[in-house]
Amino acid sequence: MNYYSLNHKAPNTTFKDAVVKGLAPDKGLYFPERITPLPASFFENIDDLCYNEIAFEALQQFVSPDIPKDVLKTIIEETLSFDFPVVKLNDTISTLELFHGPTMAFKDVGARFMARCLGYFNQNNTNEVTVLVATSGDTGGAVANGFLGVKGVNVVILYPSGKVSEIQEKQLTTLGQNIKALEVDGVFDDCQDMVKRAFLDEELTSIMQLTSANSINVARWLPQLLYFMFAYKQLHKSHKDIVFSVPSGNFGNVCAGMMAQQLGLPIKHFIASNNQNNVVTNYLKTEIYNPKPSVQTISNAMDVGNPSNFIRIQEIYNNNFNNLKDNLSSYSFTDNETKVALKEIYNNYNYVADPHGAVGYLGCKAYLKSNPNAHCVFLETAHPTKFLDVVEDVITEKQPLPKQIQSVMGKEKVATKISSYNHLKALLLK
Ligand SMILES: Cc1ncc(COP(=O)(O)O)c(C=O)c1O
Ligand SMILES: N[C@@H](CCOP(=O)(O)O)C(=O)O
Repeated sequence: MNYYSLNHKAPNTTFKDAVVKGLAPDKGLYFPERITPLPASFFENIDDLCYNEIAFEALQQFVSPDIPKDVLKTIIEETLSFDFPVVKLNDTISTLELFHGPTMAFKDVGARFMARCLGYFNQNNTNEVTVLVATSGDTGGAVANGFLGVKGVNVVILYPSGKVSEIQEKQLTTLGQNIKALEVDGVFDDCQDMVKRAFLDEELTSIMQLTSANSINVARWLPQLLYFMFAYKQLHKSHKDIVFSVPSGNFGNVCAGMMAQQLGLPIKHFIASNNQNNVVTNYLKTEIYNPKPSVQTISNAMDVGNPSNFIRIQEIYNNNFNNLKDNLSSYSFTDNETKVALKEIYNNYNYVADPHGAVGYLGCKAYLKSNPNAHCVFLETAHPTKFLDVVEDVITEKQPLPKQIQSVMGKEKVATKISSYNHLKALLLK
């Protein structure tokens, strides 16, 4: 599969090149040249396929011929080594738990998949690759874990100082080896802007190979489409009109769901559930796209003021506003509403959600008011104990810590504070 830049000012390129570059030379996000729907029989017989087989069929076209079939099978097997269960709350609402991986966030799948692709491309290469990542909380930990010890790859993670949870910070600052954490005096969008600026800085790119492990990288982004297929496999017998409510920040995940839909997955509708960082909610109301500096919320991983992937979403729906509105609704909720939802989910269903999942739950409730026959699945994108202060405070119950969280608790944070792009550049050049 070849990929083109959504800025249309760079040559089309291969999967390998798109992964190694991260962003196109014209600063555009890469997008596949073609999306060939899977045969109807794939969806009719999905019960006979295991997750690895589903993943192989769904991803093959996007990575071929750069990743041979047998290598893809191994990458998938190593990536999907945990479960993706759907938990039913009531007749109209379920949740898809995406937090059973090593860092207990949905980013684990994309990070592990991309690390293995890059490892494969790099196996005979003596040149090192530097992976730059901006994180509002979870990408950093997942990428640190996924890329730890990968030969020929150095990872540099930028995170906004004081704006990630204590456990998220431990996950991204304590691993050492080939992982370096930079604590940025700013918000997530400042981190993301610095990363994008580095890609365009010829002084840097002439002497080092830079790539991104944010969802702008196709190898980090595309495997996320599998979640929607795994949920469908679990629900399609009991429910017809399946709708996904996706807690959204950089909009990579909901956009991956739309790719699954393009492959033929029968999804009735998407809901982008937002906190107060609501540029897309406002766009769907006004048709005016107005990125804003992000504001801090209790669902911190969604504190994104200028979502990178919105341009891919517009591409999927041919830049047609009405087409987009037919497929996507968006609602935005306050921290107070999120806390009330956390309590409601706990009291009514004896289920402990995390603040991001709670925003997704609120999106389901809002949508179901006018679409009572749908079955709405909200994505539980991170484990509740990653946000211990908020969750224990709201449900007034102590939570047992899973082993993945316990393993980072006592470790010492190592991070370098930076306050400007020049500072980042100086560190990269060192
Ligand atoms: C826990 C959690 N929920 C939701 C999101 C938002 O996902 P996306 O950026 O793909 O919209 C993120 C970060 O990306 C996250 O870490
Ligand atoms: N919410 C993310 C922000 C970056 O998103 P990505 O999917 O583009 O990596 C985070 O937790 O860091």
